[in-house]
Amino acid sequence: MSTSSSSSSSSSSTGASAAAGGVTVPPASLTRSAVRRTSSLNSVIVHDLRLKLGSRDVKRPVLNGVDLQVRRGSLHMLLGPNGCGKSTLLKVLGGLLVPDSGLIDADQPSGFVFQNPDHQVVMPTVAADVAFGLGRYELTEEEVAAAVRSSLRLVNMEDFMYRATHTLSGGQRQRVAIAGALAEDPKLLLLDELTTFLDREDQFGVLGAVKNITSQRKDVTAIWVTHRFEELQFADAASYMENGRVVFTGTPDEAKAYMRKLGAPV
Ligand SMILES: Nc1ncnc2c1ncn2[C@@H]1O[C@H](COP(=O)(O)OP(=O)(O)OP(=O)(O)O)[C@@H](O)[C@H]1O
Repeated sequence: MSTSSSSSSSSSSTGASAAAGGVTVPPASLTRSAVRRTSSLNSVIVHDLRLKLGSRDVKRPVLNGVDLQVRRGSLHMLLGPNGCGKSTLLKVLGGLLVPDSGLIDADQPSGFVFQNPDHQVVMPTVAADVAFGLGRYELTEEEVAAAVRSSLRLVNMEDFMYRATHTLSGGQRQRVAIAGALAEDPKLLLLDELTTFLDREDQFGVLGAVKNITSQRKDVTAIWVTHRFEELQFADAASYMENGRVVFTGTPDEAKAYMRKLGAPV
């Protein structure tokens, strides 16, 4: 099962079109061709993005003028200390939160996968789970079967198609969750700390799957939030956030050098 958004995310303080605080659910008649692309080589362009969160009376700035560019077809990692705004930025990119101001131009639709696969892998078998989100589109059985198979192939889980989901390891469940998102043909994959609870083998299995997706599908971009520095070796580029801003973007090696200067054990 996946969480997806097909809303346009070109937003400003007056022009945001996504629903605040919830998933944008496309109408039943939507075809999966509702693709929107930014005009450049970049899948994501964000400028001076600002968002305050909290209660009506007490709000505090969480995104503080974010600037970010992500190359289409890349695996882009987002790092930074706890509470710096990484998850919030992903939610804005996916249309789950509406910014107060700023510009976003991002390929759509987008698909989310979260830290805990138990919240997303809910069907009894792998195939049923990957097919779950497709129920809202007008697709034939053959089209659903083809989408399920090709999505599972991209995450190296085709052989598990008929397995009961409760028999899978944590990493296999994460790969099923990613396949569920992929089946809906997103152009932007938003992946929030998928490997936090995984052992090293599962961690690298999931990373390898995401790398495989962006290598095979140059129209799909993945933004991967992580605290685990060793994952940078899989990235095409990385950004570091602090206090609601992106303070560094560069190659994985440049990112490591930047974080070493901050005293991180990279
Ligand atoms: N709905 C909300 N209302 C109020 N504050 C919020 C809300 N959501 C997030 N915050 C606050 O915004 C800040 C950024 O949160 P966010 O989850 O984006 O950080 P993060 O960088 O992903 O952190 P972590 O690495 O710990 O997951 C935190 O201080 C958090 O408490």
